This record gives sequence, structure tokens and C-alpha cells, in this order.
Amino acid sequence: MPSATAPILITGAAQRVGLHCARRLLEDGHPVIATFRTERPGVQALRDLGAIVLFADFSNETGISAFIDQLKQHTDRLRAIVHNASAWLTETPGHEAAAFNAMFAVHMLAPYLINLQCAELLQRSTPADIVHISDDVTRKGSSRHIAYCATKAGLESLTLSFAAKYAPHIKVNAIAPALLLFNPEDDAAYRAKALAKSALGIEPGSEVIYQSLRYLLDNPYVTGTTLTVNGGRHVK
Ligand SMILES: NC(=O)C1=CN([C@@H]2O[C@H](COP(=O)(O)OP(=O)(O)OC[C@H]3O[C@@H](n4cnc5c(N)ncnc54)[C@H](OP(=O)(O)O)[C@@H]3O)[C@@H](O)[C@H]2O)C=CC1
Ligand SMILES: Nc1nc2c(c(=O)[nH]1)N=C([C@H](O)[C@@H](O)CO)CN2
Repeated sequence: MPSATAPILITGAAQRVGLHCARRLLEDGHPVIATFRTERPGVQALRDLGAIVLFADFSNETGISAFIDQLKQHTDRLRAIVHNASAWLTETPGHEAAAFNAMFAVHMLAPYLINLQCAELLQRSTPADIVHISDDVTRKGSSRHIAYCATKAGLESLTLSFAAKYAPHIKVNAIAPALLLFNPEDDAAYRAKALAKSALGIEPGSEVIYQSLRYLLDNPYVTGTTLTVNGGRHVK
């Protein structure tokens, strides 16, 4: 049975994968602290389910530090931290640096500062985990999402470094999905092309990430690992 005292922090939980995992963690008996940036129906749904829901804008150090201060006013311990918040931005002409900085902040600076400044909260829980949500695209790069891919690759580097730094008390791992959920604006041609990239050829949905998260939380002998959840893109 999960600890009834130490909550699990999951970032970017207003919608889609983060919201699903927050709901599933609550169903499994974990107290949850969820972050949101934009008020969406899912935010109120999590409040109604008993989660502590905190505003967090990880766009810069000021916002990240403000969140950390707010978090520590709500709990003195954590069972796990799940870094799910993410921006999937392309290289828009004239806005490349802004996009890079935005994704560097949310994919690397926020996990880096939160992991450093909140480790004391994880030290008060046994077991204790950090999980980074990365992307299978780091395996080979992306010509259309260069900065996104680079910052997710940086997140996977943080996995290795923090796994070494925090062993043996805190396990640190990553999950690297490929296509999970289409976005509403994805047209039929894009969807067909994306599905054809994997051997299994499906849009699996968010549950495959919760299954992966559950494995990492429950397994006492896995750290410094990135779980590939990509439908077999690498064998296609
Ligand atoms: N969906 C997929 O097919 C795939 C997803 N992934 C990864 O899985 C994870 C979940 O994906 P998905 O659910 O689609 O993610 P979303 O694109 O829905 O983003 C999740 C949340 O991150 C929040 N966010 C973005 N930027 C910031 C910021 N600067 N500060 C605070 N919060 C921010 C968004 O907040 P707001 O509500 O304000 O926009 C959003 O609700 C991500 O890490 C993603 O990179 C990897 C491969 C495939
Ligand atoms: N933050 C996000 N990251 C990613 C998303 C998304 O919607 N939000 N979507 C993808 C795609 O599904 C891609 O995996 C399909 O080729 C990647 N990352």
C-alpha cells in the first residue's frame, strides 16, 4: 500500500497525460500535489478529487523559485516528483531564441532547480523517486523540433546525474514516449504519417505512461534508466 502521508508532485497536470496520471495516482491512494499554468476543467476536477493544485509557471527562474516556495508551504515531504510539464514548440522564424529559452526553462531549468531544492522533501520519504518525462525523439534528433529535442536530451542527462547524486535513497529515472496523444489540430494526413512511424501503429493514450510510472515507483532496483515507450519506432 502506498504511503498515506507523503504526496506525489506532478507538474503540468491540467490536461492530457499529466491530468490522467494525477487521477490514477489519486485512485491508487496517493495524495497528489499537481501544478497547472492555465486554469482548465481538469484543474477543478483534481481539486474536486482532493488534490492540492498549485499554480506554476516554469518559464523562468523567478517563476520556478516562486513555485518551490509555495510547494514548501504545503508539504514537508514528498513520495515522488514527476516532471511532466512541457512545451512542444517548432522553430518559428524570428522566434527561435524565445522558443528555445521557453523549452530550456520548462524541460531543464525547472527539473534541475526543483530536484536540487526539493531533495530534502524526498529524503523524508521511503521509498522516494524522481521521474522525468522525456521523448523518444532524443534517440535520433528532430529536424522540425530542434530545440525541443535538445532540451529533452538535456533532461535525460539530468536523469543520469541526479541518479548518481541521490543514490541510494532517491531513485531517478525517465520515461521516453513517442506518440501518445494527438492534438486536436492534427489532420488525417499527419495522423496517418505518425501512426506509420511505429511497428505497433497505434495512438496508445495516457495510460501507457501511468503503467510506466507505476513500474518505476514500485521497483526498488531501477535508477538512472530511461524507459522507452514508443510502439517499436526503433525497429520500424
Ligand atoms: N502527447 C504526446 O504524444 C507525447 C508527449 N510526450 C511528453 O509527455 C508529457 C505529457 O505530454 P502532453 O500531455 O501531451 O503535454 P502537454 O503538451 O499537454 O503539456 C502538459 C502541460 O505542460 C504545461 N506547461 C507548458 N509549459 C509550461 C511552463 N512554462 N510552465 C508550467 N507549465 C507548462 C502546459 O500548461 P498549459 O495548460 O498552461 O498549456 C500543459 O498543460 C510531456 O513531457 C511531453 O513532452 C512525449 C512524446 C509524445
Ligand atoms: N509537450 C508536448 N510534447 C509532445 C507532444 C505534445 O502534444 N506535447 N506531442 C508529441 C507528438 O505526439 C509526437 O510524439 C508525435 O510525433 C511529442 N511531444
